[in-house]
Amino acid sequence: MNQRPLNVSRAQTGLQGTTRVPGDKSISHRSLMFAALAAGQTRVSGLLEGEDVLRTADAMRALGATITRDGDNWVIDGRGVGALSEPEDVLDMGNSGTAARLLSGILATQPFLSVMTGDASLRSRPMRRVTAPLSETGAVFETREGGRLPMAVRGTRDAKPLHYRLPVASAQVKSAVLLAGLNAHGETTVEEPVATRDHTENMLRHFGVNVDVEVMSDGGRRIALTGPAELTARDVVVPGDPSSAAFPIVAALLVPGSDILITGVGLNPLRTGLFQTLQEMGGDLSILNERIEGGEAVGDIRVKHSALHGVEVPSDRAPSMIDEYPVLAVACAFAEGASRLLGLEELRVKESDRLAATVALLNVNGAATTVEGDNLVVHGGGGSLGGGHVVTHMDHRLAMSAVVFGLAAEKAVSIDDTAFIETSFPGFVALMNALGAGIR
Ligand SMILES: O=C(O)C1=C[C@@H](OP(=O)(O)O)[C@@H](O)[C@H](O)C1
Ligand SMILES: C=C(OP(=O)(O)O)C(=O)O
Repeated sequence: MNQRPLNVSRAQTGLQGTTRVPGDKSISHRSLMFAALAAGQTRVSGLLEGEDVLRTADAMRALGATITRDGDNWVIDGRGVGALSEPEDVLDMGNSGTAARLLSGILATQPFLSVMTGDASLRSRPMRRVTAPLSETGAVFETREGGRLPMAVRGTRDAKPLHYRLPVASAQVKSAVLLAGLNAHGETTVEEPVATRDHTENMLRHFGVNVDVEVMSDGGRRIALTGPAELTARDVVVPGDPSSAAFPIVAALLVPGSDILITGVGLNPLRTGLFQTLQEMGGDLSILNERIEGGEAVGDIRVKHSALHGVEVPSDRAPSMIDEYPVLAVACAFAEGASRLLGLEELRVKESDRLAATVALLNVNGAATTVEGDNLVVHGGGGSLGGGHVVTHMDHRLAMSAVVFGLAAEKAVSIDDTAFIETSFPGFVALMNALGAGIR
C-alpha cells in the first residue's frame, strides 16, 4: 500500500448530520467463510468492502467458492464443509488477524496443503494461539520462528474433535476451534472464562448448525457443536460496525457544537463496552430505534458534544471493546481527571503493539500517561494538546484515533500513514468531512 500521510487540524464547527458506517468486519469475514462452507447460494447485503474482508473473499475463491458482486449484494456459491479444493498459490491474508486465524480452523480439516502469509504487520503476530489447539486435530502446521506467518498447513481427513479452554480471551481462537469442529467426528467444545463476541455461534446457527451455549457459574461460557456438520446457505444482512462507529462518536463528543446520528449500528451486547464507558464518562450518547436485523441487535446512535470526566474500565469489559481502546484513550486525554483502563494485555498483539503505540500517540501530543503492568492510566485535562507526529505502525485503529485527536486538539496533529484505514473503514475521511470535519 502507498503511504498516505495526513495533517489534521481542529474542526472549525461542530459535527452535524446523519450517517451510516460500513458493515461489521467480524460479521463480514464470517459471512464469506461460512457461505463458502455451505451448500447452496448465499446473498450478503451490507458486506464491508474493506481490504481485510476482500482478502477473505480472495482466499475463499482460491479454495473453490464462487464469489461475485451483484449490485449492492455479494453472492457466494458454497462448496460444503468437507469439499474445499487445494489452493494453487499462497493465500495472502494482508493485514487481517481474523482472516488468518479463522481460516486456520477451516484449513485444519481440509485434506490438502495450504500456505498462508500476510503483510509485515500480520507476519509479526502470534499464530501459536491457534496452531497449538488445532494441531490436536491431527493437522500439521509449520510456521516461521516464533509461530509466525508464513505458515504451511497440511489438513487432516480424520480430524479429532477438540476440547479446549481458552487461555486468552479471543473470539478468533474460539472461532478457529469451532470451525475445525464442523468437519471433525464427534463433539467439539470450547470454554471461555470471559465471554467474547459470539458472531461465529450466531451465524453458524443461522446456517443451520446446532450450537449449544451454556453460561457457566463463573460467568464464562461453554460452547459445543457436533461434526461433521452441514451448513445450509442463508442470506445474511451485515449491520454497521460498532468498532467503526466509535470514531465519529468520540469525535462528536469532543468537538464543541456537535450533534450527529449514526444509523444501523450493530449493538450485540458483546461489542458495546465502549458505548457504556462513554456514557459513564458523562457522554451524551443515546440509543434509538433498537431492533433486530439479520439476527443481530441494531440501533441508531445519537451523540452530542459533552464535557467528559475520567473513568475506570474493569478488565472483564475488555473483550466487549477490545478494538476501541486507542480511541477511548483519546477521549480520556480530553476528559477531566484520570482514567484507568485495566487488563490491556491483548492490545500488545494487534496490528501493532497498541498499548505502546497508543501511549506514544497521547504523549507526543502532550497528554500524560502511566503504564502499570497491563493497565493504562491516562491523565486527562492537562492543558493545550496536539502538535505531535503520530507513527501508526500499519495499524488502522491508530490512524483513525490520531485523526479524532487532531479534530479535537488545539494544535494540528500529523500522521505518518493513513492508508491502512482502508482495511476496516473505506471512506473514513470522506464520511468525517460529510459531517463537517474539514480534513484536507
Ligand atoms: O473474532 C473477530 O472477528 C475479532 C476478534 C478480536 O480479536 P481477538 O480474538 O484476537 O481478541 C478483534 O480484535 C478483531 O478485530 C476481530
Ligand atoms: C485487531 C483487529 O483486527 P484483526 O485482528 O482482524 O487484524 C482490529 O480490527 O482492530
